[in-house]
Amino acid sequence: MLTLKNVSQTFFPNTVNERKALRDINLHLDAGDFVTIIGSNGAGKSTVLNAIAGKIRQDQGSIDIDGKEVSKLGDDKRAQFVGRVFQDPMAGTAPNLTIEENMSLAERRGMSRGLGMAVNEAKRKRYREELASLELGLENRLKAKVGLLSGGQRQALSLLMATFSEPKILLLDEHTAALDPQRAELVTRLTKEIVDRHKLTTLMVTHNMAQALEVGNRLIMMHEGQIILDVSPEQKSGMCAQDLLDEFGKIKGGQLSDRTLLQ
Ligand SMILES: Nc1ncnc2c1ncn2[C@@H]1O[C@H](COP(=O)(O)OP(=O)(O)OP(=O)(O)O)[C@@H](O)[C@H]1O
Repeated sequence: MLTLKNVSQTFFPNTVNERKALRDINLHLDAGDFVTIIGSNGAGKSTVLNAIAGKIRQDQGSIDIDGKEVSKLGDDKRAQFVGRVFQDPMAGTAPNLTIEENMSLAERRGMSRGLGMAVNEAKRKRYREELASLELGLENRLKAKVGLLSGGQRQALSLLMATFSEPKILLLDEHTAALDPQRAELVTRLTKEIVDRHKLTTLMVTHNMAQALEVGNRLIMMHEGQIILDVSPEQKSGMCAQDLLDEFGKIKGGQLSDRTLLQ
């Protein structure tokens, strides 16, 4: 479903600020794979997601989604088949529009302009059903402005909006990191349910090793622009956070504290 071949990206090449963000990344996800990505700050995690979403054009290499090379498509075109949720609950929704207007826009993402926000009864019924699955009571607040929702509610809505047109690839970029523990747990649970229900092929970046082990069927670890560890479903099920730190230590040598990997 997703294949990255020899993908490299250098920001500000040949200057004092040169950053080799991705170094020859090779990654393949089968349909339905749910892969979590962990790694230190600046490892290249968000840059991988940006390259897949078309936010940046990688310098080298190819990206195939569902058998189609997408490197030449901009992010607006890729939005038809790539859903994304960001860390910032404000990023995925428009605060001054109502819940139903936001959902209508999300439904039409990547399509030509037109009656973007028009909502009829049939749509409303569908939105209510979708919102009811979140169990947050939002199905009764279709006409409420999204700016009035809590961070957790907005992030749950962003997740729903990113997934209800069943994207080929779902990208989650630390989407629970800005929430308090209780809301983060709720959004993590909803993520598992939604991904499972729609059988979405998913990449999720997280700094939380427990979460990276708890969700998804595969885990990759990045460091300095490379994938240094790819944990198979069989290995992942028996692993704990300390095992991940030990693996990192073995690959990179020396002792490593939890903080180093997490920060
Ligand atoms: N648009 C950009 N312009 C210049 N440099 C960038 C840009 N985006 C990322 N970088 C640099 O590329 C490297 C990888 O950054 P990236 O954001 O992908 O890391 P990350 O693993 O997501 O880190 P974090 O966990 O801190 O969010 C870093 O050195 C970063 O400063």
